[in-house]
Parts: sequence; C-alpha cells; structure tokens
Amino acid sequence: MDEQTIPVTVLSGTLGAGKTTTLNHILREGGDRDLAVLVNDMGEVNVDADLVAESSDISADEEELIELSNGCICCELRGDLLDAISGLTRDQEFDAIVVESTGVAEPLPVAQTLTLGFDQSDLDPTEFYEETGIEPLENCHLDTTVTVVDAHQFNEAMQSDEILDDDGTKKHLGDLLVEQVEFCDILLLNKCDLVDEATLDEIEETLEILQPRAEIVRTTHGRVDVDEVVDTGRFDFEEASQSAGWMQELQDPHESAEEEHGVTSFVFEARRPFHPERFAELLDAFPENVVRSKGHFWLAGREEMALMLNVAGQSIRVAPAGNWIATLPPEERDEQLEAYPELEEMWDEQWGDRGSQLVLIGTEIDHESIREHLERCLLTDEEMDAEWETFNDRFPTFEPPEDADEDEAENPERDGQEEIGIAD
Ligand SMILES: Nc1nc2c(ncn2[C@@H]2O[C@H](COP(=O)(O)OP(=O)(O)OP(=O)(O)O)[C@@H](O)[C@H]2O)c(=O)[nH]1
Repeated sequence: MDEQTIPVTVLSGTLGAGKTTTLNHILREGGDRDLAVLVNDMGEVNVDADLVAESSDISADEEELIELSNGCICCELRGDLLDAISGLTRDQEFDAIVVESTGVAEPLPVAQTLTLGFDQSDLDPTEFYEETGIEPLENCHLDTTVTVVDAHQFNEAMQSDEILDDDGTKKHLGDLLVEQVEFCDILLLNKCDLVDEATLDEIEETLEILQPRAEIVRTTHGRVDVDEVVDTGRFDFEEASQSAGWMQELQDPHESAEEEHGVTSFVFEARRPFHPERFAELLDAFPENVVRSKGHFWLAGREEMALMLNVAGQSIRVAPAGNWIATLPPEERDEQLEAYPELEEMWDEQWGDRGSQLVLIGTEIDHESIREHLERCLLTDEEMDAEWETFNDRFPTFEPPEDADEDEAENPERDGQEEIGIAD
C-alpha cells in the first residue's frame, strides 16, 4: 500500500446507530484535514447527505460531498461507489475520504469493492473491472473500516426477529449487526449516555468475543478522536476477513474463560453425522442466549456436501459449504491430503473428512448442556447401520456450484449464502 494515496474510511452500522452523527463529528473535529464524504442512502431522498451538508461546512456544490441514493453500495451500486470516488479525486486533492454506508449494508462487500477498485487486494480483479467497466484507482487506499454500534438497541437488536430489505435481499437485523461487528477494524459503542455501565460492560464483552481484533471505543454522539478513525493504517483485507471470533475459535479451539458477564464460546466437534430430524428440531428451539454460532456440519444422507450453519441472534441460516474432500477423485484428494497435514491427521478410513465443527458464542450458556443436546442429535449406533435416506430431512437442498473455485474467488464469504431460515 502506497502511504501517499488518499486514505478511505468506511462507516457501517445498523439504522439509527449514529453513523451520520459520527460523520458530522469527524467533519467538525477533523482539524485542518481536507475531507471529502460520500453518503449512501437507500431512499430516493438522501436524508443523511442533507444532514451532513446542514451541520458542516462541506457542500455538494463544491463536490466534496457525493450522494449515492436509490440503491446500496454493498450490492448494485458497487461500480457507482468507485466511479464516485474516481470523480471526487480526479481534480481535487483530499487528505481523506469518509464513506457512510446505509444501515443495511454489509461491510465485507464494500471493503472488497474498494480493495479491488484500489488494486489493493490479492484477488484477481480482471473480471471485476470488466463487469464494472472502471479503471483501477491508484490514488486511494481503504484505510479503516468502522462499525458504529447502538448500545441502547444492541441487546434488543440481537434478539429481534425484524427482517430488513436490502434491495430485495432479506436480512435479519441480528444477522446484519453481527456481520457488521465481525468485519471491522474499530467498533464505536455509541449512545453510551443512554445505557448504564453494567450493560455497557456486558455489550463490550459480547463485542470482544464476536470481534477480538477490533479496538472498541465508547462514544456518545459519535464523539471519537478523529485520529482513531481517519488515516489510521488499520485496514488489511486478509486480517479483517479472518478476524471474526468464530473463525479464530475454529482455528484455535479452546473453551473461553468466563468473564464477568458470562459471555463465553466453545467449539463442538463430532465425527458422526447429525440426524436431520433431531438436528432441525434442536435448531427450531435453539437456546436464546446463544448469540452466535457458525461452522460446518455433516447431515446424515448428505454425504456429498458439507453444510454451513450460520446463527446470529434470531437468524438461522443454512448454506452449502462445499463438497467433502472425500468425494474428490483419488488423485485430487491425495493432493489435498498432502497439502494439508491436519487433514491427514483427522482423516477417517471410512468417512474421510466428514464431520461437524461448530462454534457457539453466548451469554451464560451452559456448555455441557448444549454439548449434550447436540450429541443427542448425532446418529446412534443403530441409526449408523440404518438407511440414512429414509430419515425425514427438511433442510434445504443445494445444487453443487458449477465451478466452486470461481465462485469463491468472486466472493469468498457469501458464496452460496441464500437466506434460508429453517427455523423461522
Ligand atoms: N442519546 C443519543 N442519541 C444519539 C447518539 N448518537 C446519535 N444519536 C441520535 O440517534 C439518531 C440517529 O442518529 P444518526 O446519526 O442519524 O444515525 P444513522 O446511523 O446515520 O442512521 P441511518 O442513516 O438512518 O442509518 C439521531 O436522532 C441522533 O441525534 C448518542 O450517542 N446518544
């Protein structure tokens, strides 16, 4: 990354968390920095852009403020986002650019668009440039991703079954909140004036376990030290996309020690498949205090493909997680085994790599009881000898991707992630 290029900060956060308030604070307190801002609103009228223009001396007339409305920069406006930044920086020098996402935007695709557009990613951007028709922008770099969390609404949002609409894509509020927390460099725990100290401590514990890498700063009315969020050099795509607590936990499974407010995590592992009926029943009545669960699992009768469980608050999604290595032709399988010694270690003579590994994160969760419940969903000895195809299976079915590699290169995290709630 060229340090001379313009640093770009992206502000994310659910509706009303305080993004515009924070942006205005940055503009007011930014000192002699020459800042440009880009505001994305979903509605036809760009309310946030008007608010920014009203309460700062920045203006759309002087082209320091770009409004992107009628769409979302994490979906169909990805090309427009880069076009706008390109337009902004063509004739004018800025010290930094701040992008305010909509409340329904996921930070990962926005960051991906920017790192590709700024030619700051290891991914091959050729297809991306062809698709968007834009030229790589060499004068900017993605510098900091900030997620603003509403302390006052946090617990309620995690438990909410509210469904939001992001340009036709339905998202659970809790799910979106978790995605925003899991992908960022710095978390602003905002609206601290509305919440007591003990609740703040508890939320902070949850945030730390969901996102161990990000710095957490408590704010009121978005009043953060501008140096913490602008031109910080914090962003790294690889690190950011690997930093979620559940990923760290899978890479290094351990029982986390209980903190004051009882937020803990653990990993459940099994080498037998889940019974589809019993596992679906368990998900229907999933313990409410599990705020996050993610990982792959083996469902009896699905010997081709691993499935991915994605629980965030009240949202429970199941998606394909790719074919088991055991299904590959012998030559390819051996290549994989050679490349990954840990795979060789866990390889089962009969079932290969099939098995389940799930991370569970929650407040005052009873590890032993949850473990027992999960174990009861595994096939019994008798069921292991039965015809697995006869089990009642109401999990969704998935077609194998035509070219898994290509799909993955395009969007590693959301590969095949349709909104599939089996429990709602
Ligand atoms: N009490 C209190 N109110 C706040 C704080 N931060 C923001 N607000 C208020 O919360 C409301 C929403 O703030 P915004 O900054 O517009 O939130 P946003 O995230 O930009 O909202 P959207 O653009 O709709 O997604 C406004 O009325 C703010 O004045 C805070 O720390 N404490």
